[in-house]
Amino acid sequence: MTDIRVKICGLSTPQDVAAVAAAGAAYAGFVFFAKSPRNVSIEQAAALAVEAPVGLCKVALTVNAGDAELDAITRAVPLDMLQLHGRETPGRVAEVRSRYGLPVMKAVGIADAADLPQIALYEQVADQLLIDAKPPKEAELPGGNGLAFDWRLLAGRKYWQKPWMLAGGLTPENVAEAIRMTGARQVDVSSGVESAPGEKDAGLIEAFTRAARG
Ligand SMILES: O=C(O)c1ccccc1NCC(=O)[C@H](O)[C@H](O)COP(=O)(O)O
Repeated sequence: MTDIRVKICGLSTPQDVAAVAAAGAAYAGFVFFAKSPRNVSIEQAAALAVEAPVGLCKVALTVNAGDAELDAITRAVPLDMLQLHGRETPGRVAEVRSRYGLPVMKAVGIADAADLPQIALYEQVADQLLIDAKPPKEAELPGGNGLAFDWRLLAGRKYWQKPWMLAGGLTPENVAEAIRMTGARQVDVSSGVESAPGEKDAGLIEAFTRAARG
């Protein structure tokens, strides 16, 4: 067993939280984005978060959220981290970090080598980075699309100082290869552990976590 840390994103039922905890994942993500099949209300997320065992990092994922939305979420939901998954500027990331006193993970979308400098930029202000596939132009969702990017873009790169997580199109079948190619120590998945959009599958969560951790 390796020390790879796994994030399962888009939980919406108590069974999901139990499956994530039983599988030994490190992070549980709650999506606050109305168009997502994984969207949860603040009340739902609060109820799920209190079910989470101590040590499971509870992450709220928002997209271009303003202070009012973040105030409401952070007031009601016991959280350990905020994930910013929109077009938040480095300045906004810094503002959110200082306003809420929670670690912030900024998602950076990668399609080709021209996107890589964004990582170094956001690393200056975020606590962690989520290196995800850039969504296609016509996509409804900025993440959770089950699409991978070319992992060779990250191969052998050692110059990021902050912790980072690999995401995008990972599955129980490909996660070990993705880790091998990129050197990721943390991985994130959503669609790859679902039986239908928004429906997490406990067997796939277990299989993904086992495959990632070796
Ligand atoms: O998952 C969503 O529905 C979602 C909606 C809006 C913004 C981001 C979203 N997901 C972000 C994540 O952290 C996903 O886990 C990540 O993009 C990987 O998704 P997948 O390729 O489906 O494994």
